[in-house]
Amino acid sequence: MSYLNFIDGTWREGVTMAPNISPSDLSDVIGEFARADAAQAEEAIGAAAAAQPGWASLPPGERFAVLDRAGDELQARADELGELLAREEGKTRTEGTAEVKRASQILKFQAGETLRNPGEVLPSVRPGVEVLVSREPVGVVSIITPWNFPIAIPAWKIAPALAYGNCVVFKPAELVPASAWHLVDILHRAGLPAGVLNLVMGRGRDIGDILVGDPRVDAVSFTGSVDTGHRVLATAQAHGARVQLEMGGKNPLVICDDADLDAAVAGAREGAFGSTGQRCTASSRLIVTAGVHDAFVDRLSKAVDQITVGHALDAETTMGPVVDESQLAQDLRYIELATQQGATLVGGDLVEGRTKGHYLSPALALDTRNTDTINREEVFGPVASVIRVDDLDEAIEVANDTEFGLTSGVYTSSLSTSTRFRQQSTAGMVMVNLPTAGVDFHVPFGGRRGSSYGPREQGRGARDFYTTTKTTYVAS
Ligand SMILES: NC(=O)C1=CN([C@@H]2O[C@H](COP(=O)(O)OP(=O)(O)OC[C@H]3O[C@@H](n4cnc5c(N)ncnc54)[C@H](OP(=O)(O)O)[C@@H]3O)[C@@H](O)[C@H]2O)C=CC1
Ligand SMILES: O=C(O)CCC(=O)C(=O)O
Repeated sequence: MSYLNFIDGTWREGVTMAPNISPSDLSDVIGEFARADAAQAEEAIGAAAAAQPGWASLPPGERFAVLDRAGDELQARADELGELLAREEGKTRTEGTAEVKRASQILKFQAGETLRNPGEVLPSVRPGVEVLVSREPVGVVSIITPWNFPIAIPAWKIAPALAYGNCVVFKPAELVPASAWHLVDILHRAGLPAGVLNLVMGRGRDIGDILVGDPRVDAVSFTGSVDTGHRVLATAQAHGARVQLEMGGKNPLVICDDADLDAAVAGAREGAFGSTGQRCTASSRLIVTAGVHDAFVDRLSKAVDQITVGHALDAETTMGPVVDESQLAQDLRYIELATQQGATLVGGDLVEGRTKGHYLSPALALDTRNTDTINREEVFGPVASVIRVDDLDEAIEVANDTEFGLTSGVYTSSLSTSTRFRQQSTAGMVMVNLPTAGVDFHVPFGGRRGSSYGPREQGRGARDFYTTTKTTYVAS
């Protein structure tokens, strides 16, 4: 089947078509997807710019209804779309279905935000004057998303953009167009006017600069790699567009001597290897205090050994394949580098599946130092390292010693330890007795230093990015 781009309310052939292939089975072609060129990207921006004033001036209840209806359909089709998502991205069916449900919740939460966009009325310093502070849409937003959360990340950017009256040009990652296509189809059928949401599937290297650099684009929200993020920032800022970037993490999970080891092992396993480790929130640095180090490593190694790597749709699979060949090569390169720099490797082997896919067993790099490359750079695969530290002081120092700062976590049974960690961690999100990955949809999401740029995503905080403040003075 062929899946087309969606511009100004109509489905459009791309300039070329590209196959979407399952990482679980390289002979499984999910469909042929349109690829836009620069002219089509420009047309989409023009359509969004033309539609924006009308969309913004609709009563908020109408924007509510579209998002709410779309949320209902996602929920009703969670099993079907979850399977499709798992098939194209490689996460397990359970993870895929959960992600679709999360996207539904995001749409419904942001639907409510259309009706919860408060302003302020203040007295002026001048007699007889009243001041009103209100929020208005930013305008046209380009939304560029990665492959690792094919429906949740698009939902958490598109939903608040639309809720606050912006119009959107949406470019999903080349590897996962099917989930994106269905999200747009659902929103369209839920009642969006033409031009409000435009889908331009196509390669980032072909159309990215247009989507970011066109002067009609008022804001860009991007999630992906550090290098592309920096390029997006420079291009957008050159014409004064507002920018929001989410770029990655090297997230520390501290296991203290007084931790509940069962919980810590389960949390580390899920945090490091859930979604095949392909999460910017993955628990990729396991920092373990000396008293519990050996027992933790022993138990985690056994737990990791229980992970069944296989086809994303097989019932027995607990970890799906790596997303594509180049990500697999990147994972293997980091595993090799860790070994060269002195780590002891558990797992990290290529695995034969029942079908030909990108299968890698989960890898634990033991006996690493925080200065090793594996602990400095994001791998973005099923690879975690263990760092032994003497005590909590050293654990916090090592945890904070990173160019990233997205999430962090601590396992401890002590209230004072968890309080101290929470206060001294320099990450944007802190987890106590939980893995570093797995976030709620109604609270701010984002990090510090190299992980993020611009206002937070998700929850009510999304308003800061998707609206601009107007101050009105009224003399009576
Ligand atoms: N923080 C996170 O959540 C993620 C981090 N990553 C990191 O990035 C690495 C590489 O993954 P990759 O998918 O190549 O990441 P990219 O940063 O290249 O891709 C992210 C998005 O940006 C688009 N893009 C690519 N080039 C440009 C450009 N010049 N201008 C605007 N947009 C562009 C991509 O499109 P297209 O797909 O068409 O190239 C995709 O939609 C991973 O190994 C991982 O380390 C990856 C995904 C998510
Ligand atoms: O951990 C999560 O729930 C979200 C992760 C995420 O947004 C990402 O990896 O890009």
